Amino acid sequence: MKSDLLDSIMFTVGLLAVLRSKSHNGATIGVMVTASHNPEADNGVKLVEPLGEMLDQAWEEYAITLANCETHQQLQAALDDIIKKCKINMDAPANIVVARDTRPSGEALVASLKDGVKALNGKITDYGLQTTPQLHYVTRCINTANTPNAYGEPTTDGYHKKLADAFKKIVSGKPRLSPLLVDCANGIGAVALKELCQHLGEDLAVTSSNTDINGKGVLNFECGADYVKIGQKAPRGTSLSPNQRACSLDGDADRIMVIVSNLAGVFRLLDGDKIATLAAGFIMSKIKEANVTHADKSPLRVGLVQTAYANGSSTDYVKNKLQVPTVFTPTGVKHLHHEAAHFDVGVYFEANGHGTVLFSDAAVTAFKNAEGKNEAEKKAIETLRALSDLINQTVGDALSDMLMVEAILVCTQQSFKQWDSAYTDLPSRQEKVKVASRAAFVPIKADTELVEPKGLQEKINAQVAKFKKGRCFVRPSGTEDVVRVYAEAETKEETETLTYAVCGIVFDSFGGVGERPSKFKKVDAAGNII
Ligand SMILES: CC(=O)N[C@H]1[C@@H](OP(=O)(O)O)O[C@H](CO)[C@@H](O)[C@@H]1O
Ligand SMILES: [Mg+2]
Repeated sequence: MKSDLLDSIMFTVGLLAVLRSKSHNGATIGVMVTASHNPEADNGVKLVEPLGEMLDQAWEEYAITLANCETHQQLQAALDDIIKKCKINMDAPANIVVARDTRPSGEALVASLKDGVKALNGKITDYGLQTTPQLHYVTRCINTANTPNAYGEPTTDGYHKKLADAFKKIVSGKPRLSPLLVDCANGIGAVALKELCQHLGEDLAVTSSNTDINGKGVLNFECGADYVKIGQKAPRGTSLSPNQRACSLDGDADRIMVIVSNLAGVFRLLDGDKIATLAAGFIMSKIKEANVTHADKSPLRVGLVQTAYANGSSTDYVKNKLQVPTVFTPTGVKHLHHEAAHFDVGVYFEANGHGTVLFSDAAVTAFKNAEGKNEAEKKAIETLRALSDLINQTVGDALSDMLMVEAILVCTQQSFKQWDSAYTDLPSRQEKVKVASRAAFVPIKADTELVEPKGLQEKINAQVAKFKKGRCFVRPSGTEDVVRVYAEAETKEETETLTYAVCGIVFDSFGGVGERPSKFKKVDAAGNII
């Protein structure tokens, strides 16, 4: 929300982070102050568990309760309640690390957070400006230091070095690609990219755009991964020459969109679905080449996790061509991450470019123990080992994903065009509708249908039935006060008609508020678009 409303909330998040750390016997908890791809005037906060995962969902409820307390007495009572419910030992130590993105409101909000942490005698270390995935990385490094699973050196430098070293191993000896252009959304990604490039040296040629982290109102403005994906437009200030490869990061550099222009300079987008299929296909081929299995000779299980926003064509491709098991979860990476962890190699990406590849401990052990009978097997094993270092295991990471894509393209000497031609996206559109109460919209079946409000799902189904390859669903956003409408159909025009008919139905009959956007269609009681 607007950053000037967040002071007291940050204070309560400080209190909660202390309780969470104590509940883990003093393990370090991460706090990231960011509003990601949202406008510069907004801000927000993300909490990170000791191994770098997102906050346990039960604790989201506690965060909400604390944020909504209206008096000191209520706050004290709510804290006592959490302490009792979770049997927290208040004598345990509490350690917090905090970082922020480049929003001007960040510094003051970190100060509020520190006040909250200190109010409960917690210890807090400020990492200053970081990307969200860097903070996740650092949190995991701190908590695994001096253990057999040590994740790395808990510094920004350690992060860049780990990624760059792994990348260099994978691409060594292979011809390089032309320079990659990176749209940094005028955010923290610009800082991180610059540092990363120093470590990569000549191994990756990069040019960048939208790197102004001090300009007023420019963060995510007409640039960055979300703008590019939703608007299906090239970012401002980023001129794409023919055959140019580019990518867009979001405001906290945990999402990536890959862009390519064809010979006529026409813009093509390769989203999270395309990245996921590229990664799954490549890793499967390397596992085969390496001939690596579990110690009992059972195969490593590769799986893909998608959400309802995955393009229907990508799902068909995964099922029919790649033949990888696919699981669907509700929207939000916390759901995808959890499911991906059930595989030996769990590839998860939201269509919007947020995702990663998780390697199970058993898979990492198998890579470590594999010896390889010939040069080809040995090389494939080395690549798999390096991939598990290159790919951030804690959370979706735009820079790590960027290097993964580049490494795969270098290894396979594949052009963007070849990658893109694996399958053709169905036209899709995403819109939002402001409603009086988004809580009135209750999704089921991994967000693909609604059980509430009564009657809406039938009306959506009636519209979808009119279009070949039509698909549409409505769900309440978990991060904004809106409901989202997503549709696909065989042509762009049909997709737009379906999207705006459903937007019109939601707005007119299910609680739309504010000005009615003129693009929303009017639909009569019999379901005819007027
Ligand atoms: C359709 C869409 O892109 N939704 C995004 C958005 O969630 P909503 O619950 O749709 O507001 O923000 C989440 C956090 O960044 C991200 O995980 C998710 O994919
Ligand atoms: Mg983000």
